[in-house]
Amino acid sequence: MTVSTAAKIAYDDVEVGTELPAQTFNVTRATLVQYAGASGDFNPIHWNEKFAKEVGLPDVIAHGMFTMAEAIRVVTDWVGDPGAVVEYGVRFTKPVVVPNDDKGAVIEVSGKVAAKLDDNRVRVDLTATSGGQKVLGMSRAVVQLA
Ligand SMILES: CC(=O)OP(=O)(O)O
Repeated sequence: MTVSTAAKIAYDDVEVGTELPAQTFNVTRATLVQYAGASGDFNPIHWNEKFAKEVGLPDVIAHGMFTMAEAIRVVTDWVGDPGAVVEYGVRFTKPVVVPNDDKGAVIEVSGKVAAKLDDNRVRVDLTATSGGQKVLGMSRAVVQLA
C-alpha cells in the first residue's frame, strides 16, 4: 500500500542515472535511547557500551531499522512526498558505530535512479556509509513519482 500525496518529481523528468541530493545525518547515543523507547527494541548493544564490547562489537551500534528509516529520507525529501516509497529493502553490511560524544555517528546517504518501471515508478539505489564503511548494501526502493 502507498499513501501518496503530492510528488513534486515527474516520472518524465527523470532518467536512469539521475542523482538524488545527498544528505548527511548524525546518530547520537541520545537518539538511540529515544529510538529504543519508541520502537521497544531495548537490545543493550544499542545503549550499553560494556555489553556491546563484551559481545565483540567495537562500541554501541545504531539500530539497523533506525538507520534504514533515516536513509530513506533521501528519497522522500527528493520526491517531496512522505508516502512515495512503495517498497524498500536493504542489507545490513556493517554496524553503525556510535561514539559517546555530541556528534555521534555520521552517516552519508546518496541515491540514484537505477531503473524506470511501469506506472510512473522508478527504482532508486541508495548508498549509506559511516566511518568510510558501507553500512547499508543492496539498498533499493521502488518510488512513486508524479
Ligand atoms: C538489523 C536490524 O534489524 O537491527 P535492529 O533490530 O537493531 O533494528
